[in-house]
Amino acid sequence: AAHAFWDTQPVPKIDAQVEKSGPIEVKTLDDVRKEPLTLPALFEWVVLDVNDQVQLNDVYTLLNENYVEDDDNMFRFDYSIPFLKWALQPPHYLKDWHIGVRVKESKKLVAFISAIPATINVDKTDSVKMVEINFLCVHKKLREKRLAPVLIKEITRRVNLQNIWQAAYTAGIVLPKPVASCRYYHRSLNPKKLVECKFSSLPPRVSMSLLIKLNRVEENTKCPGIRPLTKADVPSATRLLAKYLSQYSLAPSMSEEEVWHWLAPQKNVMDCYVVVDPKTGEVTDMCSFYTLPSSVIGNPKHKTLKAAFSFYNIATSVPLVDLMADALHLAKKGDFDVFNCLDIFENSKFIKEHKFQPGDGNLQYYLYNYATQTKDPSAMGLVLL
Ligand SMILES: COc1cccc(CC(=N)NC(=O)c2cccnc2OC2CCNCC2)c1
Repeated sequence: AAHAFWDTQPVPKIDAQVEKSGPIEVKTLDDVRKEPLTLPALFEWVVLDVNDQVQLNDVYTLLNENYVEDDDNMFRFDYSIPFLKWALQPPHYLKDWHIGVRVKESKKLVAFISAIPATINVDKTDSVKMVEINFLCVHKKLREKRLAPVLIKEITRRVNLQNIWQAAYTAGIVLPKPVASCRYYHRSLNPKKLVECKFSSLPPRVSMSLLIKLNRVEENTKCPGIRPLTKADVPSATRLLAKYLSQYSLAPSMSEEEVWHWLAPQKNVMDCYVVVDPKTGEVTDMCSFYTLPSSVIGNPKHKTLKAAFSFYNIATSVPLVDLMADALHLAKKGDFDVFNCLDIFENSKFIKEHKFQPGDGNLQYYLYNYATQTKDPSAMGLVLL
């Protein structure tokens, strides 16, 4: 009964050895239930219209109070309202895939799960139409009632109705069966606040003033002419991304429309900076990070931690280490307290040099209904929000 639910799903068994890559089960639309899964009596399914401020606020509040916490329950992700709208409405999104559960009586939103469309290249050979599953959340008071499996089955059903049979998702826990087990790292930008929030601690025999000095970032940028991405950069940025991501075993393939959606600079949501060839105007380098604050639980002095999460970074005309020095400088200038990344892409190249510290957990990547060999984190080229 270890994985009562997951052992019923088309995912590799935790101890499986993969023979060949590909879908685990093949079904047709005829095999897909036409009616929603059955919920416990007091609850009803709803579709959230994230264009409706009131409903978007319900999603914000549910996540703000009940979503992922760190292992010591000292911090909880606090995705902002503009961020959630951006994350849930990429090109070709479906409203039907923003699924909620409300209490019939009170209409209180007590659970949520979302899917967004994405084309994911697997093993550099297969281009698979998938969805990215995110924001699975059950209210703290409704845990251990087997609600999450119902949410997962219902979103699977609605995605299958659109003839999509694969998904990508991440989790902080080990389930059958990670396609990659990644470690996360953080680079302190505001060490005094991080110590006051107990996110990090003062090393022995290190004074606060010394810790501040040790974590100072460059006063200026190193990359010549680095500036925010503009819409005019999108065609060359799209080509640069496609070329760069083609080297990874799991990576998205993005249209120009998707590149602009995901990388357009947006205050408190997305920062993206580029270096362009002075002669041709083509994008040669880019660094990007998204804004995901965390609530600081029960701290008298600080309510929130402003964290930058590394997104897509490509260096072809400058060293990656210099590009990331600029990312850290720009994040510090943007008043971020910490800069987070995973050991995916070539991130290990700058993690040491730029004084990143290991986090206390792993982020597991998963594929639904697709068997493939376990990947080294450095073969991963996909970032989920
Ligand atoms: C400091 O506040 C936290 C609040 C909640 C959880 C964690 C630890 C954690 N679980 N971190 C990550 O999952 C993580 C660490 C580095 C980079 N991306 C990450 O997760 C992203 C991607 C998956 N969806 C959540 C955000 C920290």
